[in-house]
Amino acid sequence: MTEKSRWLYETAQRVIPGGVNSPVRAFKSVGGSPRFIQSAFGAYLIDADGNRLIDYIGSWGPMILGHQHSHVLASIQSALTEGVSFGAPNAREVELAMMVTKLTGMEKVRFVSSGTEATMSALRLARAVTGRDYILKFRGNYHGHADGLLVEAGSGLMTNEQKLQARSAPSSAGVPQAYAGLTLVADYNDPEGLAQLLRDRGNTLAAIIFEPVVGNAGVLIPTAEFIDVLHSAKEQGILLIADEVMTGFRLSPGGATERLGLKPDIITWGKIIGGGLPVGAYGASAEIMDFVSPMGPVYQAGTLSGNPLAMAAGIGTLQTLRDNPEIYEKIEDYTERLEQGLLLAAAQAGISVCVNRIGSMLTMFFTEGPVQTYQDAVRSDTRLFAQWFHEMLNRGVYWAPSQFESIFVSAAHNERTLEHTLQAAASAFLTIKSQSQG
Ligand SMILES: Cc1ncc(COP(=O)(O)O)c(C=O)c1O
Ligand SMILES: N[C@H](C=O)CCC(=O)O
Repeated sequence: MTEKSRWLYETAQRVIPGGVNSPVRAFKSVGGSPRFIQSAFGAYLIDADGNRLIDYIGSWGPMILGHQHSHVLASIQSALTEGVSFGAPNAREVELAMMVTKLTGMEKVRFVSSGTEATMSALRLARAVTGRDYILKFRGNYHGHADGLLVEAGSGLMTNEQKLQARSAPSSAGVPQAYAGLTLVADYNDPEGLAQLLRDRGNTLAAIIFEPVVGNAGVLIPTAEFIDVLHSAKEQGILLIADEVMTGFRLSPGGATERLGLKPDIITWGKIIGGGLPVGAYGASAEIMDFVSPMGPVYQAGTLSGNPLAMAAGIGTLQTLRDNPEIYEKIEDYTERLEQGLLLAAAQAGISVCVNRIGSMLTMFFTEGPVQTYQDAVRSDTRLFAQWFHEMLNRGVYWAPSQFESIFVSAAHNERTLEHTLQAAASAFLTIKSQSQG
């Protein structure tokens, strides 16, 4: 039964563009009608019609502990009794900043209210520090919706029906070509292409911004050679911005930077750092961060930046991860078993898939592997993925509603959810196989 969700969707479309407040929620790339979620607990979502779904989105990453984790709730509740917003400094900002700097090695951090604000501000900072205007990003990487980053972008932009056709053009209408022209684009995991671009244009670049592990073209894992060329850019005075909005505090306590031994100059965060409330942040050495106002000339502000409830949710989440380090092992083990089970079930049904997994992030591409680049990812059979997605949803499993997204496992997933998921997957593979033969 999905009547209430359908009714809500119809009503929503009258008053909200497309009925949603962020495009990937609308199921456009898989078809059908999105579920409206009434509540969530642990590893489950309950939709408006009362259907219980195993949640592999985790609010697109933040819910690493599962929904309504007791310590996170207690932390928010304690902040709530003291007032919801002050527009003045509060102790929780200091506490979270101390935790983030300790975990990540960055000396200073500035809190904002979203991942988009974090990457936008990090780029402004990099341009100010270097005195250069151009930046480089990678095809299919997504860094939020600031104008200069909506160029060959991943996530919802990869399945956007109204996508502009011209290459190197903005991925969204409304972005001035002149501004988008300051964003150069290279292919992720193409070390030769990157090296050539650095030879040609390196001395004009303020920064290279990158997803250290891509989640927004589906999961793509960087090769050692690609990382080496990225690091070599520092010799040309280019600042490396690791966009850890998705990977931060997920792939290890110190994020992908720690896990992969990266040496970024600036890191951006979002998602987990806010424990499900709106928080983003960027951090770097004191020397770089002191360019930011009021210390330095780079203006960046926010009415709700460092909001006490949001800080409390972030503190509660990071404290829980710090005090229970075994969580990382547990969610990785679960995701590895999920990977093995999916590969087996697909093989048994005679369907070609390639599973990319690192830690608790995973994408199953409906194509033969390996999938290392954007071009590999877009070979996927998105029609087959859409069928499989709906078969899973009908069996109570809420997978990410796009081929080009990661799923996220939380500490609340358990043996029961794994068994249910793998049974659903096996049966969904067999169903779509028989549909394709019929
Ligand atoms: C890697 C990455 N950077 C930036 C963003 C933007 O974050 P937000 O949606 O909080 O603006 C996202 C997700 O949306 C992301 O996955
Ligand atoms: N892939 C996006 C961010 O990680 C999904 C979240 C969104 O844009 O709504």
